[in-house]
Amino acid sequence: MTAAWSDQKRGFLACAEHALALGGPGAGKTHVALVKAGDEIRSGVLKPGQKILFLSFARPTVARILEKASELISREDLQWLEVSTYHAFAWSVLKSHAYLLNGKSGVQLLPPPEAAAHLADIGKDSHDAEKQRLFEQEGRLHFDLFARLVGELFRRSGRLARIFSDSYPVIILDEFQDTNSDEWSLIQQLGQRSRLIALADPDQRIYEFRGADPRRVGEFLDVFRASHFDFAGENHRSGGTDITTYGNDLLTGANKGRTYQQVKVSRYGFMFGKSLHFSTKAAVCTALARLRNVPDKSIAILVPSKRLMLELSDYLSSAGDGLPELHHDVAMDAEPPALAAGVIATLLEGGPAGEVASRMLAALHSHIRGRRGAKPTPQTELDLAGALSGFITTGKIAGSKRKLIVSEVHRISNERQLLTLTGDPAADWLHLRGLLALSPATALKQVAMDARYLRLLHRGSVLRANLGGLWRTQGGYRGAEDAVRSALLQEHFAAAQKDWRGIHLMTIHKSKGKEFDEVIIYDGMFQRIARKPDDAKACAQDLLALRVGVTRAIRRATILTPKSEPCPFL
Ligand SMILES: Nc1ncnc2c1ncn2[C@@H]1O[C@H](COP(=O)(O)OP(=O)(O)OP(=O)(O)O)[C@@H](O)[C@H]1O
Repeated sequence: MTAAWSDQKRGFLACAEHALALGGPGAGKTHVALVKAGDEIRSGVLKPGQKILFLSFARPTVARILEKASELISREDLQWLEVSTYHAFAWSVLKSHAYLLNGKSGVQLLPPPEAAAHLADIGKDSHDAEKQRLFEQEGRLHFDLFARLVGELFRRSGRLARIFSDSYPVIILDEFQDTNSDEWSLIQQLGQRSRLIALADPDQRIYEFRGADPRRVGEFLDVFRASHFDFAGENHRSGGTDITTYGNDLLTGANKGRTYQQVKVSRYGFMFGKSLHFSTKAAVCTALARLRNVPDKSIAILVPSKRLMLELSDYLSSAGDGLPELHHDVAMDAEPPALAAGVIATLLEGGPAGEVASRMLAALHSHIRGRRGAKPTPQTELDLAGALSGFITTGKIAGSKRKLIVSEVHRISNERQLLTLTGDPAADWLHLRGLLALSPATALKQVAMDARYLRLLHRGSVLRANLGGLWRTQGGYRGAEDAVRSALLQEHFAAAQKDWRGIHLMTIHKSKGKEFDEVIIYDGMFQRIARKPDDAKACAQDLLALRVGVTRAIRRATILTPKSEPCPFL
């Protein structure tokens, strides 16, 4: 690629030591790092079997980096580049070596939905110790331990660390500002022998809640005596627009009262007879019209919470209020649909009614405990789950709502006995989901509701293939529970070959590292961008997140905020 590189980028490309590249949104950090990877590959520094490792946080970002890499690096040279998430890299080490740490053969992954159910009534302060115990005593591995355990393996075995560093003599660390302490200690091990190239924007540090630390960038410079490059002022994403200016003004409050060409703030209110989300959907339609002649156009709708995301997704998919159905992709969390799928799988699997009922109750127990993911489960729900598991062992349960759940589970399990399934996994799945949706028990209705979002996990084809395979070999779905579990587990490692064209709905946090022609940010009436306007620390994080969201736009950003109480950052 011939480009008019800035001096800083030229220096970065020529640097043969540990390096840190800083730059704002769209400064071209990822781009120039890929060019550097390509240069190094062509220079012949790599020996057979060696690769440059490009580490990022999320699978969709990996998909995006791979796409960019294929534009900048020849097909032949791409074989020398491995783009991976921290998780996938760590798993590649732990799969074969975790036994060195816990003395147990065959480490078993604890999928996040199951982990959430397991940890639901353990105080947050004790989660870490419990995850460690699960690994050491039961050989079950929580995703959160990945980086820490690999760091520990490398610390304890210099030989193993040498082997991996020899395989990856150059490692590029994307979004370095969001590295937590476990990832940082793993990086410190790798950096003893591999050459590190960190890419960072301290003002895009939006993951403090998972351990990102404002000191990390300084620590990198100190520990590795890295050469330091700054691409300040460069913007290759939205050049010629005032989107980045707006993003930077947000940080100082200079945006307030000012007008911008490519960032529009729109204040919406209640509209009689229309959904509250009407203005947002209308803004998406307007953006689509503006982009009608743009090939491969992409639009992101960014919202502050997952709840709002699902509500809006339902509304986008409807044809209400005179607006068309809008086909869109949703960046969905796995816990609610995966655990709901576990309940439906017990029905698919079938067997004697009594057995189906107990397996269904056990799966329901996990669904209630785990569906909130990393968020705490309310005590009333934990009590309900506890009462169900008590029923499984004692056969006793008190309270009319709880009794209703148990009687409904038995009724549906009996109904299952009378059913003739068709062998078409999708039809059978929908039929069983329908039985739950019609139940008067709220907990079962919730399962049906959560299962509706299974399609959003994009594991439908694997799931159908697994279930179809069972039917073909035995004329039934025995093994369905395992088949569903394994299809959903793959979700965590599958290379998300995402198509970024079209409309994408996600939380503001999920937009990090991505870019879209237009970005629409929806500050909900009840789900706010500024979650706690009186809490300075929370506001600082929410503001950084808003800046990340706005600066994902290539052409234009629109922010919708309630007229009655506009977002304090605007
Ligand atoms: N030198 C360049 N020539 C052409 N296009 C570039 C150049 N540098 C960056 N781009 C393009 O600009 C966009 C933003 O670049 P990139 O994603 O590398 O920025 P970044 O600094 O990693 O951004 P962010 O931190 O906001 O994720 C991408 O579409 C990229 O392909």
